[in-house]
Amino acid sequence: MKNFELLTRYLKQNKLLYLTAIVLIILSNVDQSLLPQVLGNVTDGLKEGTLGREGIIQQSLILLAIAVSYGILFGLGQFTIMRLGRRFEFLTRGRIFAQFSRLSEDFFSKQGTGKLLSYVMNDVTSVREAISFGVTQTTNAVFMVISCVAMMLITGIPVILILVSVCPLILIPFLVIYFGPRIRERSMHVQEDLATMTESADEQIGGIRVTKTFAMEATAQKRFDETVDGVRSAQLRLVRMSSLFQAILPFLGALSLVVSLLVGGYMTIQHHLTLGSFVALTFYLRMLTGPLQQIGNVINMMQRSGASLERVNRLLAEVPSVRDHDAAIELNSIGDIEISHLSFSYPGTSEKALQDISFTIRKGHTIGLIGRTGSGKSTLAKLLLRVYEPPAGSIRVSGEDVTEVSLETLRRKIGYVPQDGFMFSTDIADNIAFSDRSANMEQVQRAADQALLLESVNTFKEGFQTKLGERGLTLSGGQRQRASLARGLMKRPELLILDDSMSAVDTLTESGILSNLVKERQGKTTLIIAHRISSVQHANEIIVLDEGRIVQRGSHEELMARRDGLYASMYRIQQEGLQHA
Ligand SMILES: Nc1ncnc2c1ncn2[C@@H]1O[C@H](COP(=O)(O)OP(=O)(O)OP(=O)(O)O)[C@@H](O)[C@H]1O
Repeated sequence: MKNFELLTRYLKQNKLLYLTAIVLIILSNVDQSLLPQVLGNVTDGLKEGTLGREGIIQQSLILLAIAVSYGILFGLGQFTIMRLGRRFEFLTRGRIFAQFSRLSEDFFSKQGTGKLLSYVMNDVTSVREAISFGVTQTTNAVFMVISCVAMMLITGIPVILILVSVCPLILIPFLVIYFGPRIRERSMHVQEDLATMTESADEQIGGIRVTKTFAMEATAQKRFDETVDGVRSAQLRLVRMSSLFQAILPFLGALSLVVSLLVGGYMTIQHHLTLGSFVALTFYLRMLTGPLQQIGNVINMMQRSGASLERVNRLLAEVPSVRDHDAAIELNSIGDIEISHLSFSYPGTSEKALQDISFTIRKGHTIGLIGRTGSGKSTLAKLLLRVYEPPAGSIRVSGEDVTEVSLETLRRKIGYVPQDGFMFSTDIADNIAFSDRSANMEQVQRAADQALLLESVNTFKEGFQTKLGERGLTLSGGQRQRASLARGLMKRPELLILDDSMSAVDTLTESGILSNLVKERQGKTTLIIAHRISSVQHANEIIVLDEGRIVQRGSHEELMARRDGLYASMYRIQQEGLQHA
């Protein structure tokens, strides 16, 4: 029952509205079931000659009143239920997004964008359909059947005739038991294949520039076609099964009509049934085939949405691997940061990304972190930010174990500038002022100036109001890095972490940014992660990482003095590179 929690809670919260809507639909069914009765009376009246001109007009008006009241009752009921369905969709999408915001990076690294989007799009829509169309159609179908059978009994149609006519319909539950789980399983396959296709499209579109420059369009097309083909065959398997199911249902309806014609027709000839009652019976049976098909549709829909509901519930029940403890400490300020014997492996891997790291970042100091690619530099930054949870006690900020500190107070005090500065599709000013919604243009300009972005922005026609992304301008790699750096500086954080955030700017621009940085970060803690020695040589202390371990530490001069050390050899290689450039 836990799987239905999301739904049952919503249904309980809105039970009054649902009840009202269901009552309206039931009344509309009762109303409509009067129709064959009126037609039966008219048939008998016409046959016996008791129905005059006035009688015909009266009966026509009764039919009209039935039609109008049915429209009003059913329309209102359906509208209420659809509205509730849309509200559920809106609330659930909000909950899913809030859950995405809560979940940690390891969750996202396991799931592609396509899968995540399909929670918000396909799954929520599928559940919404079940609680809107599903509820209306189930109520409609069930009560139409009940009202029709009751009316048949009231109008004096013999019980035996009703029983034999309705007999073929009794097969329906058995059909449902057979087809239900099969449709469900195939439907889950379709959902999964759709998610894979969306992911593939997302990846191929994202990488279209790489594909084109490598002239690999055919390979990209083949990869995408394979996922489309997967969806097509999964959908065909589903369609085959559900079509067979939906074909048998109306057949049973028609069979019941054949039986009624044989038995009812005979009874009418034998005068055990009036012609009017026979006409009414055939109308009632026709009226029953619609609801029966609806039952089929609802079952299909329920199978689909059952799978979706399960996925959404599983997502909402997912516990973030990094979260605040019950008595999380509010961090007032970032003092010294002590890292002691820190070793770390990414979840699901056995290799150590960091091994026995110990050093202290003194408040107000600038620390350089340098090392070859894959040496663990970004991992260290992510652990400081608790993007991944470090082992308890291995990182202390102002004396507090970082794992005991509230995530919000920790992250609010840190400015993290990653290598690939992601830009939102708003304007440049909005991107720079991301952490401070009340910032004025002067502050934005100042941050842009410090990141040496101002000149580039001034060349854009709309300056800081230039829209970025999808329908806007695309910044160059270096401009994006500088915009991202301006965003970090704008925050004026107590700890600024630059994670290889100047790799795409030339050395001349880099040196300009660094001298601005030295002025701006006076007395504030800064951690500069880089490959280039030029980025870290001014730091108070430089830590050299290799294969997850600290291999050297000291000031630039101290490290240069060790000519056989990794630092000095990196320096020589970089100098040679510059001379050849
Ligand atoms: N999410 C992850 N899951 C598993 N392993 C990871 C993950 N992120 C990084 N690693 C591994 O951890 C090690 C250290 O990676 P890290 O990104 O910290 O290196 P880096 O020094 O910052 O490299 P670069 O200079 O190329 O950015 C690498 O072996 C990398 O493959």
